Amino acid sequence: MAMAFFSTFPRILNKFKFTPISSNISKPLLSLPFKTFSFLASDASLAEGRVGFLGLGIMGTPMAQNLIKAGCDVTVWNRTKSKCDPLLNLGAKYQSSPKEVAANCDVTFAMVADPESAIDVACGKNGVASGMSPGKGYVDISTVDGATSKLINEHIKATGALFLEAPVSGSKKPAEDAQLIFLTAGEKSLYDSVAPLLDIMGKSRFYFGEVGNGAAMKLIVNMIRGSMMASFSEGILLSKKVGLDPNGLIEVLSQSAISAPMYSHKGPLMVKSLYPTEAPLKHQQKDIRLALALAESVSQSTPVAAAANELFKVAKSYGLSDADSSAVIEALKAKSQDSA
Ligand SMILES: NC(=O)C1=CN([C@@H]2O[C@H](COP(=O)(O)OP(=O)(O)OC[C@H]3O[C@@H](n4cnc5c(N)ncnc54)[C@H](OP(=O)(O)O)[C@@H]3O)[C@@H](O)[C@H]2O)C=CC1
Ligand SMILES: O=CCCC(=O)O
Repeated sequence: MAMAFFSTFPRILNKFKFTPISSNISKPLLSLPFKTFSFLASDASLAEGRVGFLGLGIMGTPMAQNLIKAGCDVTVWNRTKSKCDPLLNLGAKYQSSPKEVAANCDVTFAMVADPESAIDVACGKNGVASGMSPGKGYVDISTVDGATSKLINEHIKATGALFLEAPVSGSKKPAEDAQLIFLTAGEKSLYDSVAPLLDIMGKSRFYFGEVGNGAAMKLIVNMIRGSMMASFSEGILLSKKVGLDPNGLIEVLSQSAISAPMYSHKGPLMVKSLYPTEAPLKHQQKDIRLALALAESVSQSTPVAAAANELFKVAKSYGLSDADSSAVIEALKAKSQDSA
C-alpha cells in the first residue's frame, strides 16, 4: 500500500537544501539507487504526512530538530516529558505515549537507549505496536542487537505495518549537522519511502537486506570504535609517561595513515581530563558487549574487543557511565596508580 504520507516529501524537500545532501550519498554495494527529487515530485498530490519521534536524548533531540527545521510535521514523545519542551518550542506536537504517537503519525522513529528500552517502547504497554495499523511505518534508530530488532519487527508486522531498523554511525555533532550515516535493514519499501527523511538527518544511508543486518553492522562499527578508543587512551598515557607531549602524539596521528576524526576531536580534551558527553560511555560498553555476543554466536574470536570491554566495565565501575566514552582513559590511569 502506498503511504499517503510520503507523497508530501516534495513539500518538505522544497524547503530543504536537497542537492548537497543527495550529492554526498555514498553508493554501497547493497544499497539500491537513491530516489530522485523528480520521482518524488511526481507523487505530489496526496495527503499530509505526519512524522513521530520517540526518544529525545543526545541524539534524538537534534535529529527531531532537523526534521522540524526541514518543514516536517513532527509529533514527539519522551519518557521524561520535560525533554520535549525544546522541540515543542520549535513547533512540534506532543502525544502522551508511544502508542498515541504511532496512532497519530504515518511514520514513527525511535531513538532510545538500549535493547530493553527499545522493546519497551515498541512492544510494551502503550507501546508503538498498539498504535500501528496497515499503511504505517516504524523505524527504530536505537542501537540494539539483531534478536531485539527481529522481535520488534514481528510485533510491528503483526499489525500490518512496516518495520525498518536504521541505527546510525555518527555522534552528537553529526546529528546536529545532519551528517549521520544510516545502517538500515528490513522492509525495502519502507526504506525507499523514508529515504528523504533519512537524508534530512544524515549524509548517507546503506540498506543491508534482512532485519538484523543493520544492527550487526552498527555493532561491528562500534566494536572497532571502542577498541580504537581504548588503544588511543593507552597511547596518550604512554606518551606522557615517557616524557612526550600527548598533543604532539595527536598531531602526528592526524597526519598519519591511522588518522581518525575521533582522535583529533576528543584527544585534546582527554589530555585535559575533560569528557563532555557526546557518546555516553555506558552506550559504548553496551555496544561492545552486544558485539561480543554476536561474535560468540558465530564462533568468531574477538580478543581485542574483549579487552576493551573490560576497560569500559572498569570505567563504569568508577561512576563514569554517563560521561563521554573517552573517559575510558580514566580506567587506565587508576590502574597505573594502583600498580605504582
Ligand atoms: N550518543 C551517540 O553518540 C550515539 C548514540 N547511539 C545510540 O543511540 C541511542 C540513543 O543514544 P543517546 O541519544 O546518546 O542516548 P541518551 O542516553 O542521551 O538518550 C536515551 C533516550 O532513551 C530514553 N529511554 C531510556 N530508557 C527508556 C525506557 N525504558 N523507556 C523509554 N525511553 C527510554 C531516554 O529517555 P529519558 O530522557 O526519559 O531518560 C532518552 O530519550 C542508543 O542506543 C545509543 O547507543 C548511536 C550513535 C551515536
Ligand atoms: O554509537 C556511538 C557512535 C559514535 C560515533 O560514531 O562517533
